[in-house]
Amino acid sequence: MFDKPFHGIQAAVEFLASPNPSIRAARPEPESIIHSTFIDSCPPPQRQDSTVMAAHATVTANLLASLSPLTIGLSVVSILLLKAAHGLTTDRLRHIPGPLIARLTPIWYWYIVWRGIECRAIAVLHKKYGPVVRIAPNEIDISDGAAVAPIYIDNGGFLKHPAYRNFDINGFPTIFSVTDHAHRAVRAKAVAPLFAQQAINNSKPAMRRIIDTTLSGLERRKSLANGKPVDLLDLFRCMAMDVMTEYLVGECFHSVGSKRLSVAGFVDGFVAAGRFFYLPTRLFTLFEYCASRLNKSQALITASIDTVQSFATKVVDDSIARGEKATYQGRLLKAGISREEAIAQVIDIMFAGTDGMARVLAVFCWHMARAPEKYDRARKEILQYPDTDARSLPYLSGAVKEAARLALANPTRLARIVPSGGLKVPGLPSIPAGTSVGIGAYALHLNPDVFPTPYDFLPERWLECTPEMLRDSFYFGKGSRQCIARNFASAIVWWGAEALVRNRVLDGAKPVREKIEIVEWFNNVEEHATSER
Ligand code: HEM
Repeated sequence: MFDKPFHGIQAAVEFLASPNPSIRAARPEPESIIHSTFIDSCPPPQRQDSTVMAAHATVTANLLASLSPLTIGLSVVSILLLKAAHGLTTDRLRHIPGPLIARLTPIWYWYIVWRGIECRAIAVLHKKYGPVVRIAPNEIDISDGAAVAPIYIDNGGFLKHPAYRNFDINGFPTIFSVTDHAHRAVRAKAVAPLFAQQAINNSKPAMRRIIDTTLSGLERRKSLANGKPVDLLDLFRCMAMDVMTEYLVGECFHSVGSKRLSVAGFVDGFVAAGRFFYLPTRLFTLFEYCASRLNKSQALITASIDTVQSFATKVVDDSIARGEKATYQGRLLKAGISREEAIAQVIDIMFAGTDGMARVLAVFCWHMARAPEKYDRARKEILQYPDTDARSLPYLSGAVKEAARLALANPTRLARIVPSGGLKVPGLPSIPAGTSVGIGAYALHLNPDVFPTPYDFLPERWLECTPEMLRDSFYFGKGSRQCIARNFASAIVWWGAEALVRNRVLDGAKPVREKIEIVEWFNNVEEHATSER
């Protein structure tokens, strides 16, 4: 059981200190399918009466006392070797190439995830072993875009990996973390009208006001910085929080231009949970707890989390009091979702909606600042077609898509479980049911066969877009579990990019760093992605 960092850190403490059954009981258990795949193989412990157990304990203690350390050591090594040999001989994935260690244990994989080098390490394996590689006993990574449709799109796509449940909030599976499609469908259907194009287009004047306030905020930061770097990522996170709360929950968070909150603590706390993504839930909880104890910024993160929790609670309670049914939380409540779960779902989008948009805009600025001729070309196009929506301007659109491709907001594989019938992609080895498979944006977006000179920022490549480029544009994921807010997020990023260029905000800007280096967690991390003076 895990409750996400902002609440989860506290919940983990409570849980470790006192195993209160009510904390565990709060969490619904919708995933019968996953459980039958993964847990049924371990039969539930049998009830034993206390006398028998005490006798067992005595016999075990006597036995251990009679053994020398050498005997114990040899026994442990022998058991491990036997286990490895058994694993190798009964290995149903032995036809999938990969390093030997990946066949024996997931520990090395957990290690590269924790180090934030998952994508680079797996890219090396793909170079050596081909487009399908074994990265852990039951985990496979694929780098070929031909597998996107079979895994994510066809027949509704495969179920999410159980590790997503590590991102539950306050004990509730969220629209993002839940693995069971039916459980998700009720919630997703309730909020779907908010993500329709028409509704988003109607919000344009309100969203433009927040974008304009952000640009004024940037001017203020620039003058206060007095020639020193300005952190655009932080500014765009604030903007993203404001547009998202204004549009979806009906109350602007007022993060831009106020001292009320730097959302950084909340977002950073959530992002950092990605370093333990694939750990089994109990280990995840323990590691998260330990990491929080060691983190020097924990006080800031906790304060930021508490602010977000209070905000989510307030908007849900206001909706209940007013009987309001139009907002994200109002629609969930109307669909019969409890107050507590509605709060968790609001917190979920406050994170999900914040980092991705900010990262794409920050990367857009970084590349535009490095390429004045592209910046000028985008500006000319905007001025030439003043009444055209930014999303219909071809060159600007190319620049935004390049930013989204290179931002790699979610660079790692989006893991799914192969259903009965297995995964069969022409030209690739077939993969049996129950295996975890996934493709990551890192592999697709940087594939030189689809995006020649993939590290270059080339808006013009989108003017002659190939079907493979569309197939492999993975910034929002694909299929039924792709980003629920992709229309809204796109509108904001396009409108934001247009306003930045139109208002010449980047005139004279220089990136502080030569390279954008990311920590490859589920949500990437890169401090000070771009700065300006
Ligand atoms: C540019 C900005 C954004 C990017 C790059 C992005 C990226 C993604 C990706 C890659 C996924 C799929 C995850 C997976 O399959 O494992 C996803 C799912 C999701 N996103 Fe976004 N996102 C963005 C903005 C937003 C916003 C503004 C919201 C606010 C509501 C949001 C809410 C969600 C939710 C709720 C899901 C889960 C959908 C599901 O599983 O059914 N995202 N996003």
